[in-house]
Amino acid sequence: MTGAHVLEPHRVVPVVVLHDAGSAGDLGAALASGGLPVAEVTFRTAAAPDALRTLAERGDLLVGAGTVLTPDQVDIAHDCGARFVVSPGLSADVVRRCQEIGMPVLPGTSTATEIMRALELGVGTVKFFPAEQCGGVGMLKALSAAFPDVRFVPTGGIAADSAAAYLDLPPVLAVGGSWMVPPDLVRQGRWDEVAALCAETVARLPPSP
Ligand SMILES: O=C(O)C(=O)C[C@H](O)[C@H](O)COP(=O)(O)O
Repeated sequence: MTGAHVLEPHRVVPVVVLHDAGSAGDLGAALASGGLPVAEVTFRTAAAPDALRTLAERGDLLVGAGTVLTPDQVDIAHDCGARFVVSPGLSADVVRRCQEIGMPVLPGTSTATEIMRALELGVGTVKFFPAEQCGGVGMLKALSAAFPDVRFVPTGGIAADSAAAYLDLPPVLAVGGSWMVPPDLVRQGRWDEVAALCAETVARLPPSP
């Protein structure tokens, strides 16, 4: 289960909460100019589908849907141009719908049991969520020792100065987080500062394995 994954070239996934789809274009430009041309648009706001569509239509970003809780949301995300789906937990219905339509899916897991369930469903790359609150790097090392073929995308509570410790672990495909797209900056349209946080994140990445 270690084939190429759509997130392969992207070691950091900005997790975005947008309340105004009209600002999606500016946000996309900030991410791209800051060197992180990828976004997980969380389905926590009514603006998410339109924001996702706007970002996907730019063509220079890899855009996915986050906080996907139902198969219907998988279909909406697909229609809006999402290239991957992320869930906070493991829903067999969400996973199966993604598999039916060929959508890469990252179900959230934080226990060995959930990882085993993901494997039973044929998923070999999972989100580790909420990473910091669930024991961070130490917990992930312990879990991944039992699942040498599983790859992880730790997300939740990670910051610019803690991302590298995860990325240094071979089973970590990428890390996700909102630290470079803080809600206040996004709401206030402070795109230069978002771009600067992205660039700072890129500058602090450890060398690629
Ligand atoms: O619900 C989902 O599917 C999510 O993607 C949740 C996000 O991963 C976290 O909310 C991001 O965590 P922070 O970096 O701590 O803000």
